[in-house]
Amino acid sequence: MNYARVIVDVPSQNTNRPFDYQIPEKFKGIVQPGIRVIIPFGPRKIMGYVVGLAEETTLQKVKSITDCLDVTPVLTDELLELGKWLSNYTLSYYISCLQVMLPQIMKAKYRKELWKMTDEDLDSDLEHVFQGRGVIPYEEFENSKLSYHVLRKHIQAGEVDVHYEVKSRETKKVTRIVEPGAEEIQLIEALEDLPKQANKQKQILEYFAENKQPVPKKQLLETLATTAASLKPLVEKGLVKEYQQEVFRDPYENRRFERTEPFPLTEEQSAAISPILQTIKNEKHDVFLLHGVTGSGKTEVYLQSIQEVLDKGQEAIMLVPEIALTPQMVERFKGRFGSKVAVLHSALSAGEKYDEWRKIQRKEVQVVVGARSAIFAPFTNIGLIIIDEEHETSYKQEDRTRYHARDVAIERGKNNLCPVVLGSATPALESYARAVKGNYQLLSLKKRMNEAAMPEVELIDMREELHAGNRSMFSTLLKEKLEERLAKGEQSVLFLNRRGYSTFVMCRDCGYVMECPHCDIALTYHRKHERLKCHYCSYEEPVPSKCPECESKTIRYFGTGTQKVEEVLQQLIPEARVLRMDVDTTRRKGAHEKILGKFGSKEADILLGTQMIAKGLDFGNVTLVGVLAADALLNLPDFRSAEKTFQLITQVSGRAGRHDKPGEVVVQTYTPEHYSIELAGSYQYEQFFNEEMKLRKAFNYPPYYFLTLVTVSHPNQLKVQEVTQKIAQFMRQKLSEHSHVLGPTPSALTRINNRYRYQCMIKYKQEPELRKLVQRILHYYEEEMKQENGLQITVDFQPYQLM
Ligand SMILES: Nc1ncnc2c1ncn2[C@@H]1O[C@H](COP(=O)(O)OP(=O)(O)OP(=O)(O)O)[C@@H](O)[C@H]1O
Ligand SMILES: [Zn+2]
Ligand SMILES: [Zn+2]
Repeated sequence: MNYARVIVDVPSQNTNRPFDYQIPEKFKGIVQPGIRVIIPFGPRKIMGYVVGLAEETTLQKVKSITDCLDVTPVLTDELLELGKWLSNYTLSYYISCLQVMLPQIMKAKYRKELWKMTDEDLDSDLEHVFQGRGVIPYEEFENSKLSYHVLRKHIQAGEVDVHYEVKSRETKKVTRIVEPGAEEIQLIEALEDLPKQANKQKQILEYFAENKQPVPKKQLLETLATTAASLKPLVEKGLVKEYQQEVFRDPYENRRFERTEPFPLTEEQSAAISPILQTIKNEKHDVFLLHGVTGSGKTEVYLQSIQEVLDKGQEAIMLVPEIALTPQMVERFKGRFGSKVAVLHSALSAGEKYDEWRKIQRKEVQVVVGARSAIFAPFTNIGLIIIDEEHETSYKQEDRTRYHARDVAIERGKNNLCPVVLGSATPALESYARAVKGNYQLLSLKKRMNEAAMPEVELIDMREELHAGNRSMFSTLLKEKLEERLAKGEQSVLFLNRRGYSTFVMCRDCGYVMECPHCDIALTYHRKHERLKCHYCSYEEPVPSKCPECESKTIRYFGTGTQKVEEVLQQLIPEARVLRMDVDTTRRKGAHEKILGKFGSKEADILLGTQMIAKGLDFGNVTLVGVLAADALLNLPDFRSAEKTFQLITQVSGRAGRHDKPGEVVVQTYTPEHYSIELAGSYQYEQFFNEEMKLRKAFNYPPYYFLTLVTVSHPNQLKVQEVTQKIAQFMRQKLSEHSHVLGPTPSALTRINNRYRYQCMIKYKQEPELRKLVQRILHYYEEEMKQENGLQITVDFQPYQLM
């Protein structure tokens, strides 16, 4: 092929289609769809993705590819197609959709080097370029005018590696390995031939006569307390072989995972897994919704389904919400599938992520467990995709390419002819509605493992507590129950809903609230260093000693943060050992594991935390769960607030009484009569679903209607109003009469970072032309949107953040 079709790394409307580039002779056979290339574009050289090849081009003047960044494709044919679909479905540029599928580090700036990976001689011309060095800048090869084919042969044999030095950070890590270079008998013969004083050399030979495995050079020298000087003559004689090998940074390398065997499934589990296994066997696409109460053994169903896929020689993707938060989940997967598992999540360093991703690309693993973006794992023979806790909103990416991992999973399931399993104790309303309609197959697990009962839930009306004279944030009952657990040596989990409950600073005299000068939002109080911070633009200032408005000194902070709760708790029950788990205590790498490890080994009585403790915890000794402010979420301006409240209470309650000891839950609320709280307290998912569906129908919300949110922002408020108004008018004109266009209205957060934000919301059942219309709007404003700090228009076809 003579030409490559390249998507260039310039996000804009007219680069959504590929440009043709000539393939220079030296890259023929290397340039193929899915590799990254460097190409001239205008005056610059930039990166691009090859998406196709062609014998001919219709262009008059065609430039040539400058360089190839890859020898093997980094995007499979399926992912290239998926990118097109993603681009169309989110209305993002094709290039952004391709970028979103790869680890961050691959988009960075780089310096290209050649690394020699063998001690054998290369072809003599190439050997000459290396001049005995292990690493050379790539330019030295280019300057040598050697044929690229010579290099390519060595690259494919693994003897030379192209290495990208990213901003002086290594992307690949190598180590030197030594192993026996001859048969045992020859080593023993050689031993006898060695001069008497060559003690160290003898030791090395004896070692290798016994151990035939390759060993890191450093480790060998340490074990035998010797130096490279003793090793060298043996290498020269060919008795020992030495070479470089790439090592993958393994974030779990110092952890041992206890091997686990599959449990014999319960009757319920068997009934749920059998249609999944059948679909895997038949290589059909189907979507299953596994609705199983907390602790009903969903994870075991996932594990055994994946086993079936592995036995067939296929691959599996398992998504979990922000996996870093559930080390117990990683443990279960590593324990069952060992080194077949790659783990991808946001707490890994860029290098670690890249290494895990390469294991997938090289087919060294067959299972990936990861957060949202793991849905783009470059497997080519996928047999199953699972999304655990499918209702979690973290599966939706909220910036740039606004995709929902559930939609991508289903698209990949179609491409790969494999089942997709969505699992949850509290399915998203949208998903459950589809299951009821028959679009998804509904599978249920209604009973907990070991006949364990769902924990008893006690709803406490905090207004009554107040009337009874208790002004504390702990109800009398919760305090009693905490003390009871302490006496019995059992553990408790306390959950504080931080979202919607930040700590703000207010003047008690005039009611003035300290706000960010750049955003329309109250500043949050941080006890450390006594400072006020903006969570949107990171502005901060010291806590004032008097009110900026009325100069009163009665300025103080309100709201309930985890720190505050911890303080109060310590006063209330001084003998309790409390562990706090929130954003502040888990910033450092491995902090989650540490806290959970401590709690698991009973070094604390109470685990106090935010959202991050709601999911996945499985500790047998936890018999009490307390929810401090159940209605905090209800007050958010979001049509999903009741659904979120129901999900959260159910999930948190699910942490108690999971093994042999029965559990109890205390939920503190100001609105115990609210249907989401009442029904969560009695575990009535179906009833909640029915209630909530009535409201969604009455107010034209999903799943009855689709939503599209258009948000406009600009430093000038008048400008924002004007543009949003124009967009709303245009939509009203063009859309059918069955659709509703709401707005323009100021967004709930009207100003962030000195930019004003207005929005309009479109509710519709069917608008086949909607994307085309939005595209026209974006096209119309394209020039203005290119200006720095200029107009911004974002369109979200499945909005979750309505702020
Ligand atoms: N068939 C089985 N026999 C015995 N024990 C089992 C079986 N299946 C699961 N378990 C155990 O029961 C407990 C609960 O199961 P699991 O964690 O899989 O439930 P889950 O539905 O995924 O829970 P959640 O959604 O609440 O996190 C675990 O400790 C698990 O090891
Ligand atoms: Zn004041
Ligand atoms: Zn701010």
